[in-house]
Amino acid sequence: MAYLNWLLGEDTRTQVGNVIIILCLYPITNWIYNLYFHPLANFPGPILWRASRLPHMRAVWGKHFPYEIKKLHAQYGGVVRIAPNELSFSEAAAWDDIYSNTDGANPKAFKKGEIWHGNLEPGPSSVFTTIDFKEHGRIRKFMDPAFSERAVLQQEPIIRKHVDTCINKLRSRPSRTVNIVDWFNFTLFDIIGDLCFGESFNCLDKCEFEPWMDQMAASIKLNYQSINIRHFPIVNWLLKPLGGFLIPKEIIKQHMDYRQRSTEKLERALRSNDTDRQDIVSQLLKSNERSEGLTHEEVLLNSMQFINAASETTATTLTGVINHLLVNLDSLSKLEAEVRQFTSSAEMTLQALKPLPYLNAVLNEALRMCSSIPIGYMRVSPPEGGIVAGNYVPGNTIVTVLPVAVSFSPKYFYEPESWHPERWLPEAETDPKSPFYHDHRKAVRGFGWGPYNCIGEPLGWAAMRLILAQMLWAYNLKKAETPHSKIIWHEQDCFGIIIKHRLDVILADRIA
Ligand code: HEM
Repeated sequence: MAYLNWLLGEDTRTQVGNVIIILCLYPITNWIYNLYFHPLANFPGPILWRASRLPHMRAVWGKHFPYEIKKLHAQYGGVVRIAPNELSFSEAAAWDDIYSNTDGANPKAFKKGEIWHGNLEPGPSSVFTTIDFKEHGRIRKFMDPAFSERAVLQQEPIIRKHVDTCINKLRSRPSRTVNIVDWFNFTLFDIIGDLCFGESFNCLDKCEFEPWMDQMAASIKLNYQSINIRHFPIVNWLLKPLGGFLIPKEIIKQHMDYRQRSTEKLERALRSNDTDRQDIVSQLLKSNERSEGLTHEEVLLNSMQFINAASETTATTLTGVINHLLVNLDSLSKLEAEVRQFTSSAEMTLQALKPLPYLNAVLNEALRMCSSIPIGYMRVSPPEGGIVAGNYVPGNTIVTVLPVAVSFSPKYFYEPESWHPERWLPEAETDPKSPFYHDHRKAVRGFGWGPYNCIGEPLGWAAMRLILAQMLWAYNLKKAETPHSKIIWHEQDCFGIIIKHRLDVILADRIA
């Protein structure tokens, strides 16, 4: 008490005044520390961003975070301090340095961190939110076989059934102009639902989303913005009990509904005992029979999260392809010519489509230009720090490679702002006369890199090739004459993922 009196003064007025002075001094000393004495003090970046997390928070709460950071890279170079304890890289070498360490026991590994990936509530483990490397490895060990190239080939009849339904349903629509984004989402929800829960959501049959799907973007946005709060443990702790009041009721209701329906689907999958069904859920449930295998609660939680992870990302890439093809008619013709060499749509199997160079090239170019997770994939540096793109990064720093900065860098790509699928053709790599010969193709890591990379990459490729090829086989695509005939990509809101605008397309039946 005597110490407090000495510090704050004797009478109440002086004490209040001194408390106010201390409260003002705290952030000021903190800013001075961050600017001049913090281990990251020597990294470049705007002064306000280096001093305090508030500008970063403002950018996250705004709608165009990755583009703001991209501008900072243009101004400050390949590494920018975008918050007191956070660095963004636009150097391709950083992919390997940050993400490729496959041995989590290695003290030098950069890992997922509590703030971006930690489990909010105690409970079953999810492949996304498990920051413990060993636990992540256990889950991946049981999941990997269900997502392998081989498994995807066995899943082909299920994938194919929904793609066929999409093509036929589109044909029966009264109007030739459709919002292609909805149709990609219908198809992907049905495919992933069927693979992960043993039954489809029937979006294609009903031509509509389930109510919880309508809330999905809102709930992803909320989660993304609330990550801001986790940087301030006291505020986070104070706000936690209010979570139930702060989260919109509709989102909670739809999430509970989704969970309930998912549990019922999973119980039906368990009861059906159809262990021969070649889908993801059967494989995951079977792992329960093995020591340390996935519990039913873990299968449920992960399957629910797969739906988000798989549908949004894949639909974004496909939307990006169509958006560019409609204004690059030469590119569209080349793709049509490649796909239409087949004599029937039945011939277009996953195996037959896999080697098509131009089909792969347009998808790779969309992964470059239309990143589905443009904010990057956050990691935390090991306690004793590590080297990233030639820079020593002190311990416990949040780091990422910013996909939109690397993918659009003239340092790595010829005419980076332009649509050139040709840069991905095999001859571009071997012909020194090609303008794309010097392109640094490994600068794009659309499916992530290293031990936390995308488990669904083979499925993503399979679904994208099949949907795109079958669509171009069945229809001639034309730009619509509506206000939504083109998406200006960077004008779309970004809350971790891209909140896609609608894209109207005319699908004219093709006379084969
Ligand atoms: C074009 C389609 C897709 C793209 C661009 C994509 C992109 C990515 C990226 C960049 C990551 C890594 C994030 C990080 O490092 O923090 C990731 C992780 C993941 N993706 Fe995908 N994804 C796609 C499709 C799919 C599909 C079809 C599935 C199937 C369920 C899926 C499931 C997952 C899962 C489970 C993870 C977390 C893996 C882990 O942490 O071990 N994704 N995805």
